[in-house]
Amino acid sequence: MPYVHDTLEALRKSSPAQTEFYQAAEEVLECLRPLFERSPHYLDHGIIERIVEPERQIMFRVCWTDDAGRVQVNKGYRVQFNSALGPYKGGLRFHPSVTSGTIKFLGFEQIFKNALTGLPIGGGKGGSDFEPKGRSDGEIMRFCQAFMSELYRHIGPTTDVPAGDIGVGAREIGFLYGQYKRLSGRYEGVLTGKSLNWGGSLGRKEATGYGAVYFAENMLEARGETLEGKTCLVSGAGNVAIYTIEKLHELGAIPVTCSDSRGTLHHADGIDLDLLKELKEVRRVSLEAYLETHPEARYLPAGDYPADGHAVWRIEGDVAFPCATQNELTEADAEALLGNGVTCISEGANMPSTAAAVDRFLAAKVAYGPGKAANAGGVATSQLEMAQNSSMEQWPLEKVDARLKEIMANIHRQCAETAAEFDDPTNLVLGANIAGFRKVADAMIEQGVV
Ligand SMILES: NC(=O)C1=CN([C@@H]2O[C@H](COP(=O)(O)OP(=O)(O)OC[C@H]3O[C@@H](n4cnc5c(N)ncnc54)[C@H](OP(=O)(O)O)[C@@H]3O)[C@@H](O)[C@H]2O)C=CC1
Ligand SMILES: N=C(CCC(=O)O)C(=O)O
Repeated sequence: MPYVHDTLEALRKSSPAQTEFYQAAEEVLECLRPLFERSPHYLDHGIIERIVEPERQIMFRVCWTDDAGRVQVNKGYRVQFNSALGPYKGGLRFHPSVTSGTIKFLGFEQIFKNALTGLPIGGGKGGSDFEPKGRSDGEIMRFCQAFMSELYRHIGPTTDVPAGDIGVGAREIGFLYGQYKRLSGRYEGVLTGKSLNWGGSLGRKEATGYGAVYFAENMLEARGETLEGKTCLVSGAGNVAIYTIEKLHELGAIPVTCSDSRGTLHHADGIDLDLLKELKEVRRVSLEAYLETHPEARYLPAGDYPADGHAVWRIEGDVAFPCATQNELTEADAEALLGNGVTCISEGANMPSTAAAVDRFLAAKVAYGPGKAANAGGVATSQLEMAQNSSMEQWPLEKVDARLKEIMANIHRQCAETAAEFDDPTNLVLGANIAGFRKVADAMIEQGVV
């Protein structure tokens, strides 16, 4: 019966060049070794071989015309990874770096993240190598319509419910939903992150960022600390980063950085959130424009990144929130953060720390919240949107935010209790992976070999 090593070797042979997927799979499978030693029954039923293999992978061609009338062709993907706990649930990423391996890693992480929420949702993910940046609203609309014309036959409110991720925000969800409704003839909760005017949930836009901060609060509280007065380093300048910064300000912390693919902004007095939203949510321009209002701030162009990492992690702070993209925080970045006194890392992004960086955080026994636990607030609130859609209701913000706080506290409790159960109480990576895996594996065993 193939074990961890054999399974990883088999993956490498059967799925070439999916390095991000191997990274995600290796972290989970290595964490499961102590579980398999205590509960060898999980090695029966083919659970390992099944859980690393998606139930379904859909790839399709997306053809559309740009504003100049030229035909454009992109790749489209949806990985329906695991439905043991509920309908597939996970975002859509539109970014030129997207490959089948990217979507597979994101879908694999989503399985355990969704399990940790305690809500009835399985793991999936999708996207395209389409680059939304620099495209007109008309081009974005025509791409989204072409993409959904292929995807719609595979999704549904109790089958597979996509949402946003990098490059997919409210604008894209609107265009995708309009095409789905046109083709299916049905008005139903088949996407989340919808506009509040037609089925969206209050609090969903803010949920991933807010949830990452709530998770940090839970980690610090367990160590007798709070976020108040803490200098916080945030990467990214999109949906997750903006609402991480918003909640940090609200809790009396001082978020002093944000970043995008062109550079890093450092404002020691604290990021001006209203200006950041104007630059990124309205004008969609570079962070450098921030200096026109705040010349006292510093802008570090991406070209000046240190060779072995990223400028945002070389600035002094107490707490770090990586909210941009995978592997954006290297081992050298981790060493710099620890050397600068950072004692808490809460991941808003999916797999933002390299495996070597994770090892550094774990060895230092700092409060480290892996993305599959810390950023689960987004998907959890997406499921709350699904619940509202199925009952044709819209809950008040207070109810949604109270549920989000409760879910994040429960995720932290599961991770901490499971880590302690396996004699490594500060290792929330171990706790998250075992707690999430057990829920999925138990359901898979009960549902038979399917
Ligand atoms: N949206 C959601 O509900 C959830 C998102 N996440 C994760 O959070 C992270 C951010 O997603 P989200 O905020 O939604 O996406 P957005 O597209 O809103 O923002 C992404 C931000 O990250 C930056 N970025 C993206 N790729 C790179 C790169 N290769 N190098 C440097 N900067 C980069 C972007 O800069 P630029 O504009 O210059 O490209 C942008 O500022 C992702 O890892 C996503 O998977 C996790 C849970 C839920
Ligand atoms: N992009 C998301 C959100 C998924 C969702 O809300 O279904 C993620 O959890 O990575």
